[in-house]
Amino acid sequence: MNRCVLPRPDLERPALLDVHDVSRLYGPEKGCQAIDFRLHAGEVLGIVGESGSGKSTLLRVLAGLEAPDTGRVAYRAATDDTLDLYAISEARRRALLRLEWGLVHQNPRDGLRMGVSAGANIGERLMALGQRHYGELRAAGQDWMSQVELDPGRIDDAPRAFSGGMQQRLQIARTLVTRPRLVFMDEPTGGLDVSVQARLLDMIRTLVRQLGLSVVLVTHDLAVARLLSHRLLVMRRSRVVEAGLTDQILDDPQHAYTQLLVSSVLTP
Ligand SMILES: Nc1ncnc2c1ncn2[C@@H]1O[C@H](COP(=O)(O)OP(=O)(O)OP(=O)(O)O)[C@@H](O)[C@H]1O
Repeated sequence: MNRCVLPRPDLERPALLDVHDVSRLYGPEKGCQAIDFRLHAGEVLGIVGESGSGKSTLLRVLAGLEAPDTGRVAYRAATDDTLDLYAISEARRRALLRLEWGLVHQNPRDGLRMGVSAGANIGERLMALGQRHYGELRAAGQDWMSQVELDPGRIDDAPRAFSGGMQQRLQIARTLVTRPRLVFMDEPTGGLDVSVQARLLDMIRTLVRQLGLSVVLVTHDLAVARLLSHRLLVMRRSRVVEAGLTDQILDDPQHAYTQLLVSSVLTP
């Protein structure tokens, strides 16, 4: 498997996310519990584990979309203030999602507005930041379409005229156009053909490097995690069973469950 070749994260500055003893359970071992970690600026953290292990639940809690039952998520905002995510108002959390964060869904339909053009999908996020100049919005739309390898000549097409892989690239353009400080990605290459996946992964890796993004990435695919993540959390039945540097975990897994996950990928 290829290795992550992203620049090292900035460990000198205080963490961007500080997650302390977070739990959100729907039933015994359903959801996530006792989660502790820090995410630093420029770091890509992969959350891996089998289906139902609690990855998406944890991501929703981190992205301010679902309050934990217990625990604390602290976010260091662009102003350098540390915000307790669930002590601030819902309006302020929503504003963070709009202004400082990005969210890439597995299904592009959940992240795009299917009824408006590709250009409007990209421009809309900039308009939410106060940009109003039509020509500039359109230029940004074209520029971002090129960056994600979509034909800028198709700026007026609706997303439904694009293939699944193209829709996913458009969703990424819509997410990144505002230059978010922190991006949450839930299985960004899931549900796509292997060759489409490979190109998309390459593109995401390039953008993460160029923009110095901080990312929390949920994936059940260890090859995706290997390519994109500096560090991994391995989840099983709502708990983190192993955490550490990606190469260390994948080359020398300590927990029996991680060993099983890794060997199931390596075995032909
Ligand atoms: N809103 C909900 N209400 C009740 N149970 C839920 C809810 N959301 C998730 N669960 C349950 O919590 C557990 C963890 O689900 P979650 O979606 O977080 O896992 P996951 O690791 O992301 O799985 P997958 O890879 O299949 O998406 C599952 O048993 C799921 O059925």
